[in-house]
Amino acid sequence: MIAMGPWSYVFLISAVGIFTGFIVQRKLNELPDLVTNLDEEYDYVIVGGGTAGCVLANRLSEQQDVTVLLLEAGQDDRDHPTVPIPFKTLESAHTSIDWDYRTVPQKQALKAFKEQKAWWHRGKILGGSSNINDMIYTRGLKQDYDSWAKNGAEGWAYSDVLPYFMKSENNENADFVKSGYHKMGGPLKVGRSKTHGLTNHLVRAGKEMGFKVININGAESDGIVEIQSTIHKGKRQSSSRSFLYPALWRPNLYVKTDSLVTKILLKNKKAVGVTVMHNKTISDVRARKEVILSAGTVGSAQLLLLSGIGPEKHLKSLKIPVHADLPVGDNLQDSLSLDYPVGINRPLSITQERLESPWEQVKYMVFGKGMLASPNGFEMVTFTSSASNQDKSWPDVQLQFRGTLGDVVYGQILGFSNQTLHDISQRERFKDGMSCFSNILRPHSRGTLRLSSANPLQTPVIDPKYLENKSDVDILLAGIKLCKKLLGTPSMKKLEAAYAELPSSACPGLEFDTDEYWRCVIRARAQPAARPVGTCRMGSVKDPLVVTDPKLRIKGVENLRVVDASVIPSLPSGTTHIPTIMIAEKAADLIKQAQT
Ligand SMILES: Cc1cc2nc3c(=O)[nH]c(=O)nc-3n(C[C@H](O)[C@H](O)[C@H](O)COP(=O)(O)OP(=O)(O)OC[C@H]3O[C@@H](n4cnc5c(N)ncnc54)[C@H](O)[C@@H]3O)c2cc1C
Repeated sequence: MIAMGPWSYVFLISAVGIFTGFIVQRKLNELPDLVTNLDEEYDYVIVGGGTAGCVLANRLSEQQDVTVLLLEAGQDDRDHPTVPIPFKTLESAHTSIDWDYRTVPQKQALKAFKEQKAWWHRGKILGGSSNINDMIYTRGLKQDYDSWAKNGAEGWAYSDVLPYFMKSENNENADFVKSGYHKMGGPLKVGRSKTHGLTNHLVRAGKEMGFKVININGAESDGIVEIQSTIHKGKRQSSSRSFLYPALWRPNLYVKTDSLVTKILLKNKKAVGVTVMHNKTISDVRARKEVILSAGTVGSAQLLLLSGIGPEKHLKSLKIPVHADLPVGDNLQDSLSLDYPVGINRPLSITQERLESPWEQVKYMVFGKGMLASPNGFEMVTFTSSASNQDKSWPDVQLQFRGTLGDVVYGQILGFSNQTLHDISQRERFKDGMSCFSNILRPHSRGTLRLSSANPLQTPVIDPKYLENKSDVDILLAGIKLCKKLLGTPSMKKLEAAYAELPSSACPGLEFDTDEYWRCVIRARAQPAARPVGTCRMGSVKDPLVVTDPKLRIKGVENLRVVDASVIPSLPSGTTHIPTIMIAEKAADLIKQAQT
């Protein structure tokens, strides 16, 4: 018999892993083809095959007696090489699967960015932004939803929405399930991610600062959180993978990609279909029951405006006939985040060299584990309150720890100016490190989205008005102070943790590390946290600031709903993927009820 050395085992295991991956990929490829031609009419036409669109496509096509068409502007995601690999999130940046938006120059923020513009990364692919996001599973807090209901979104209080969070979830952690806040058996697999050595040290450091370890998706709201993520066996659980693929066999569900919807067809204040552009060919498709917009915070608002639903004055200025005068595009809100880079002197973080090592590659390919399975490096977050926060059970500050030091390439992707890229290059002194991101949980600043022209191929004018409300600066500053405090804990001192840059060139003449200095850095370097919501705000029909009623129907227009992150009236405390899935789950029931 031939004796096998350790490398032979590694080789054998890798071969089995690669073979299994190949079989799984083949199985995915065996899913039915998507449609190439459109019929004239369907019962429901869903615009946008992203996070919400895939949930809706699944839930509505559960009814065998209706036909459902899902139209997506981007490509099919099933053979994309990097999208399923969690740590490769940023490889989608500025590619064909990224809408690659830019904001207009910001007056009070982004001073260290080229032209003071922010890059908005949004998914243009089946699965939408769920295929390019960081996969952190947070739902938002009880107070968020109770405040939605109090402000006119009747039926959206926490007790109303909790069953929908649980409906979609398949949580692999039995302890969470026992808590009564989580469930097994839903389409969306939710796991725990601990892939790099820093997480344990960070949890210890948090405890030394007096924080408790909590489940932010349960009863508690102030503490440190070892994150849950939408990753299973090392694969991103996008909305397409979780909700759409299992439904693709249904004969009443039709999915068409590379299809940009350019207009909603309206007749006597009633939506009757949409105009679609595919390979430069334009056609109309009719909806017998409803048109549902799930094109996201940018896409849904843009499409309503193009179709004559929006602020009358703006539409008239572009010579677009007005069908409904509504505040579409107002109430835009997004969170900002400031990166506080920390160098350490222990080999614990995610580095390019380690990612490329044969050990990490084999670990990922065979077991679906290791650094490549990390939710873009984010494995621990903290929720807490700034000094001025009145309700300490409703935190306003979030720290997000990323187990890698963002480098110059990362800075280039974000769009920093050359001078700031030079500042970032100082981090190269440290081989290991991390970022402590200070985030605003509920921003006070409000912006707008408007059309730049009546041409659907032109990108809209996005103006988030970042930091125009000074309270947002105070919240970010409170977070930075907590990051600094963390460096002083015994656990971090053991790692020789230190701030990884020199004073910022964007704030010359200010004494380093004073509040004044950090306020300047915040206005220069804080970056979008990728949580834009609110352009088609939901609420009471009597409220002039509202676009959709609590059943997500456009005010004053029949057979037209919006179901995606754009209807969110105020940003929930945390990331927005899971709230968007919840919205789509609840919307599917509302739509089904309307037919009975
Ligand atoms: C980089 C990044 C990181 C993030 N990280 C997290 C995270 O870790 N956790 C979390 O909870 N949330 C995160 N988010 C936020 C979360 O992913 C989004 O809030 C959520 O996916 C939004 O869902 P949606 O359905 O509103 O829009 P999307 O998922 O963006 O879907 C909109 C879809 O509509 C399509 N579309 C647009 N216009 C048209 C048109 N005219 N015709 C046809 N199709 C159209 C788009 O191509 C897209 O597929 C992140 C987002 C980004 C961008």
